[in-house]
Amino acid sequence: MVLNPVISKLTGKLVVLASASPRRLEILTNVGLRFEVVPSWFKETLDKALFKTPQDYAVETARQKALEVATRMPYKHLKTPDIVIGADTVVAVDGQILEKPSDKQDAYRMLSSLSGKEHSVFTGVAIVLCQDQEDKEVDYKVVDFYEETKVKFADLSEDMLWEYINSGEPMDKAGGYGIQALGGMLVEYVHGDFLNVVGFPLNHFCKTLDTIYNSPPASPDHKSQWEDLGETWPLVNSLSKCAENGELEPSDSGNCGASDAASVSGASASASWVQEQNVVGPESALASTCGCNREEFPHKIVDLMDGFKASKALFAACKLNVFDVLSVSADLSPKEVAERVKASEEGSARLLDACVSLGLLERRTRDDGDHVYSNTEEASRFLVADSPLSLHGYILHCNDLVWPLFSHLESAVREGTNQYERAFGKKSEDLFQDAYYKKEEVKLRFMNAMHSIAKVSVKDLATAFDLSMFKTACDVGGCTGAMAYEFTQIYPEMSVTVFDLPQVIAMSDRFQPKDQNDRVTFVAGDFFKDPLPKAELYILARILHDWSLEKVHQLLDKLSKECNPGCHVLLAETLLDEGKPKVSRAQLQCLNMLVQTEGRERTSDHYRDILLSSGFHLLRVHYTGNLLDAMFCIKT
Ligand SMILES: C[S@@+](CC[C@H](N)C(=O)[O-])C[C@H]1O[C@@H](n2cnc3c(N)ncnc32)[C@H](O)[C@@H]1O
Repeated sequence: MVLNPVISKLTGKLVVLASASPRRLEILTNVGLRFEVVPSWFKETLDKALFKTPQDYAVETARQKALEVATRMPYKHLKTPDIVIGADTVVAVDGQILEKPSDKQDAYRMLSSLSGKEHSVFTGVAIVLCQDQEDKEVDYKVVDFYEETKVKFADLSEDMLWEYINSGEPMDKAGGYGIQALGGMLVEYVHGDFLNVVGFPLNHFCKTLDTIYNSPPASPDHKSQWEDLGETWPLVNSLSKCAENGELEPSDSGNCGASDAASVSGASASASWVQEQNVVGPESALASTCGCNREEFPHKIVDLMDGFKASKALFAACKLNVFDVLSVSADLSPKEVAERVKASEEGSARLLDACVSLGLLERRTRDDGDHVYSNTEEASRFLVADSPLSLHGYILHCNDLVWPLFSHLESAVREGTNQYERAFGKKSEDLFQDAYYKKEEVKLRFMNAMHSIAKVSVKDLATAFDLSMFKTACDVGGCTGAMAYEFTQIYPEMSVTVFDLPQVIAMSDRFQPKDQNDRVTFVAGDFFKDPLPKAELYILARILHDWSLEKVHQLLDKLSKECNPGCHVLLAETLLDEGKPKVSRAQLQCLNMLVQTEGRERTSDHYRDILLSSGFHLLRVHYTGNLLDAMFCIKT
């Protein structure tokens, strides 16, 4: 097995780790694997008594975790992963399976049962291989295995046990210890793979990948529509034969002969798919000449083609207050929803079902056979208009302003300018005065949008760096004060002045939180013309991206003149840096700035240069993973 080529086989594939364990994440990141983390919702509640061995239990739990994520992603995340990796680690001693302790007493019970004895650590791993099918159903194959490592603990005194328990380390770890940290001091010896005890048997995992991707095709003259998959699926082919011969049980963690080979089993009627791979039929012969075969079907492109329909379904449901109606009474039929939102029953029924398919609503069948609909947890939190973290305001802004502008994207690309004139019949010389603030209702909608998006993104921004040394801050272009309030909540010593245009400050009253404090104050002015309030820290969130380079320099030069050396600036923008998480979101946001503004999103390197020329030094960059990245700067 050559390590790097094994990992590099996964390049370009959507690999998902169905585990939130930071230890597994670190082990896989360290070998250069690029993957997304989608923690499994599968509860570790399988009845242990039903399993012959602890390893069977660990493997089945790993399978269920991985399958839960693999089956959730296509409809919740609207994308099908190529591979989902699930893992479950258990400790076994005296025929007992030990998982994570529920409290300190449980940790004590576990650790004292390990004292002075050898025990086994089993990690079950499941690799789910996902395959989009022609009929839009996804097929799943599971390759699973386990690894056992023997560990011996020293005799542990009561003092030692309690000191370790009180360190807090045992609580989220199988068997109540972490070998890679303080728990390592309890261990006399380890026989086997150390990383398996940490939580992930890397070596066995790589060998299994190697077997999946690098073993020679099962039959050299196997030529069919599956030819392209010959390299990818040989293990599936050969092991499916084992299954056909009755040598493998589903979820059997043993194997077909060799002692450390992985087992494979299909989920959701996948056996037929496994068998189909060996069929050479007229249909497959035709596939290469007429149209594309099922493997070539461009799912990603078709999903993108449908993307606007999904967005518009969300926008329409928000605009019609579907989520608000369902937050007042759950379990409503299409007729009941239609009456409440004043829409047709037929149209409402279709919209409700579309929202179910997008993971925004839940549907169940009543005793009388009718379908009824309720909000998902996520919809209750983020789509109901008066929920504290509602995105309703931003979604209406997207529907009423961004959507019409985006429909002229090709003109924006040709001309390199915003599309107000085409979309709304008016040219916008000054974005705020001519577009956002021309009419009261549009201004309110814009402020609502800024308010809602600020609330979901500000916490990560405010905690990106330790800002506790600042007693005074000025949120330049701080709009409704949503960010300012959050900063004062997180930093109880900090006072924040919100500086914004007079027509915005005049309406800021409407957005004040119930628990408002007197450390947030509002000052009206124009940041290009008027002096800024004095502060130790200036916050500029989503300000620079609105403006041309010339205006950005103008604003930063002015700020630089008004503040003293040592003064800090916190910039929040959506950075275009390659390699950061969700860079496509930033790229799309940059198109958004093209159709809407005279500005653009930029890279942190670009900001570094811009800042330098105005006398600021970019100290640190933090990718929050949400909408706004953070840059911490100082006036030199
Ligand atoms: C994109 S919004 C960002 C709001 C807020 N910082 C946030 O991130 O949620 C830009 C803000 O800059 C304000 N703004 C625009 N031009 C301004 C000017 N010349 N002087 C003061 N504020 C201005 C707008 O009113 C608006 O509140």
